Amino acid sequence: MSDKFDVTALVLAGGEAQRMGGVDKGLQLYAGRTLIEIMMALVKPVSQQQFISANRSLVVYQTLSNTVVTDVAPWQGIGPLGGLFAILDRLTTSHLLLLPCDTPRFSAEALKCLLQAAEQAPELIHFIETESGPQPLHAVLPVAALKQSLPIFLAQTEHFGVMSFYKQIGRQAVYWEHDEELVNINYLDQLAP
Ligand SMILES: Nc1nc2c(ncn2[C@@H]2O[C@H](COP(=O)(O)OP(=O)(O)OP(=O)(O)O)[C@@H](O)[C@H]2O)c(=O)[nH]1
Repeated sequence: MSDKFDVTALVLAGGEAQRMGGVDKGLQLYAGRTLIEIMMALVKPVSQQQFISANRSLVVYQTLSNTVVTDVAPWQGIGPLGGLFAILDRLTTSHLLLLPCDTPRFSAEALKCLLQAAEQAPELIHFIETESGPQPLHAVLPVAALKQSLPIFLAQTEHFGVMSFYKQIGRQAVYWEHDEELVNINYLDQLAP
């Protein structure tokens, strides 16, 4: 097996954003840029390819990524694991960097720390943890194990929790002390600067 460490980034923007009244969350403005633009700018310097997981406004998302992937049957509407499943066949790098579209304060320093930990133990899933707890959508996953395990996990479970899936592969938390960087934007009034 090759010991090359290279990364595809996937930014998740495929949810319903019910707490925002159903708007397309990734396209909401935060300090002058859309949430998806902020996250794409963050991942670009550290990844070979950048994918967006989205289920609407596809033409708009395509202006930011050559690869916009929609959730596919039968795993539509199950949450983030649906977005992960939809890209499995497209992955050619050793690792996948997974991020949500709704943490615009997540820093390049935190990302670097996460990627360094992943490179040191590439067989494990690494995810950010802060004093608020684990952040499973800020993660780096080994692609070979992901491709092998995710279809089996989805077929066998009735609960589509991301951390439950990570337990199948083996996971390691990467502690990040700046809890405020992980604030999720879930309500329209959080978008105000
Ligand atoms: N591809 C995909 N992404 C999802 C799905 N559900 C949530 N996400 C993404 O996962 C991240 C966390 O989503 P949540 O905040 O839990 O859900 P949300 O739909 O954005 O918002 P609420 O409906 O208010 O819970 C966001 O980046 C979402 O875009 C899904 O079914 N498919």
